[in-house]
Amino acid sequence: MTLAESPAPPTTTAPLLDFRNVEMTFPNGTVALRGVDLSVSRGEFVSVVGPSGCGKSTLLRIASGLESASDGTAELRTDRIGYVFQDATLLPWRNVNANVQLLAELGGVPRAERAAKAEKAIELVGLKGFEKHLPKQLSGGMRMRTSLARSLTLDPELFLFDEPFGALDEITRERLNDELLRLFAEQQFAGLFITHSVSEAVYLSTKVVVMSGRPGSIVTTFDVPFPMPRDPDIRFTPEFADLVGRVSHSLREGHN
Ligand SMILES: Nc1ncnc2c1ncn2[C@@H]1O[C@H](COP(=O)(O)OP(=O)(O)OP(=O)(O)O)[C@@H](O)[C@H]1O
Repeated sequence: MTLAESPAPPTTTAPLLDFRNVEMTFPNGTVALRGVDLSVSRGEFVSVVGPSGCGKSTLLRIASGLESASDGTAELRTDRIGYVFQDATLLPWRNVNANVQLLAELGGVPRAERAAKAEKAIELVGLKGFEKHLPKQLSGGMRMRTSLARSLTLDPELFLFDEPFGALDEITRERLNDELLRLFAEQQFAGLFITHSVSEAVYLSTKVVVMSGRPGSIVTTFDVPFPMPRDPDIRFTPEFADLVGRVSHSLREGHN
């Protein structure tokens, strides 16, 4: 399916992720998050930018249910959660197909069903023809596609991304941004995306959240007005540059 044929994302419904006044203090006394209010609904793609160490990964771990907030409420209205890390975390001895099947296999999905899910996911991320390749035979971008496909087999309603494209070169990153936008339009999940790149955040998102330095709290939330499916050339318009500038400015202010 091409970008032009992709259906528009669905209208917003009840949040799948709802943070109210979330606080996180670790046992050693480190206060990572303070007073975080954040919600993500289906059809929303929310990016979080903030200085290093402000608690972005902590926020994502709480969102995934891996960690509990020490105060406030973090409500999750789905158990279909996809999680993609900066490292593709593939098993080196398994080929693409077997890596993509891994989560479904661990979840006890019957063999035929998980094979069908893997085939579809591999096609969705553009890796058809590479099913038999081992991770070491893949480029960094292809490894990340494999990781994305593995999460797609879970049919996630909530998709969490912890800086998945941070280690990739710019061209590969831009290509994967476009593929992620296409997946978002097709799969209609709720997305929460951590990145250090303000332009990536603006390009991918319906909303960009700026966090302050530690303890992380939300400084500003920007609605991104550009329609979906998103035209890659939007990145070269003055409106895009203006929004990137405003987000960057807010990021600097929150850092001071
Ligand atoms: N288990 C833990 N125990 C104590 N402190 C922790 C723990 N996990 C994280 N921290 C601290 O909490 C703060 C937030 O960490 P976190 O990894 O969430 O930040 P981040 O914004 O994702 O950083 P980066 O952008 O560098 O990846 C940091 O100061 C970190 O050292």
